[in-house]
Amino acid sequence: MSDTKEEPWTVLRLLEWTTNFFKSRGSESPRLDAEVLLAHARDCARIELYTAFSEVPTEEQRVAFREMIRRRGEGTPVAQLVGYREFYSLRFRVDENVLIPRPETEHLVIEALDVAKAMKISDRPIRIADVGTGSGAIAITLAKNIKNAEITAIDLSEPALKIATWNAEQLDVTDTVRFVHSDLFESVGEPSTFDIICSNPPYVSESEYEQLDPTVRDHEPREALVAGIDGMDVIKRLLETAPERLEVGGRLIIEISPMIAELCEELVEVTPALGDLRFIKDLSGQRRIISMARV
Ligand SMILES: C[S@@+](CC[C@H](N)C(=O)[O-])C[C@H]1O[C@@H](n2cnc3c(N)ncnc32)[C@H](O)[C@@H]1O
Repeated sequence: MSDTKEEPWTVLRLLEWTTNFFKSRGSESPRLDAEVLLAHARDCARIELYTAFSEVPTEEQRVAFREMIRRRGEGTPVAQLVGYREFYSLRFRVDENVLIPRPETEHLVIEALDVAKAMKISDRPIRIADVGTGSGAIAITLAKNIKNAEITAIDLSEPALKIATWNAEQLDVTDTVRFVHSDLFESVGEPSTFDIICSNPPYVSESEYEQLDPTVRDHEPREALVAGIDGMDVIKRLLETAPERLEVGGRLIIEISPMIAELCEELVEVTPALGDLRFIKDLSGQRRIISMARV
């Protein structure tokens, strides 16, 4: 990206050059990556780039942009470079201590919102647990969208809980969400039972982990992704422990990998306290969420 007298480095030219560079580095979304990073360097909304194609960013903006291009080229995720990711139209701070919230997880949020709406609890708050809260994406989004919720957000990782707490403060839900450092429900005293338990647990197998894109494997926390030889370690424990923490008629909603959908179905079938299993598919038609009732 060197200067020539004839052709200035306009917004459009920077975007085109960077898109080609990211394409050559194997990015799945080279143009989007380039736009998000350039908007961040110019401190503007991405949409504003479209009316600024002929503008020439300042030297300071170009230096910042160049540094981000270098790091993205080495595999750092865009969300970590800009420090946030949008999830359900809310902005969540992220760093290397938390999983970057994924669009698939919005299906879990939609199911939890539907379930909460159908519960019609009016004499007390709806009690919800988010097990493995990471950045707080699920817990905070539910807090923003349910009027009378009381949410317990749990994680084993203290650095993740720090980020989640920061996000809850920024998004103004500290009255609704409390954070607990715990291995699943082990250190969660009160409330003893919940109406809804949600979780996007680690569900990648050891062998799948080795095959993951380095952008994920080398930059997001291993403990947020991997769950033993078959990816089932945390889900198995969750299916064992969650029923006793659920109100009868309450629901357990878990994000899964399509690869383990059958294993999950078999486990739920042999768990007498759980029934009415529903699968929710993602946009590519894959079984992505399991939702079941405490019977
Ligand atoms: C896949 S990430 C999900 C993060 C966030 N809920 C989201 O959807 O973006 C899984 C999270 O579970 C946490 N975790 C893993 N094992 C756990 C356990 N036994 N108890 C509590 N949290 C756990 C990890 O630290 C990580 O933050």
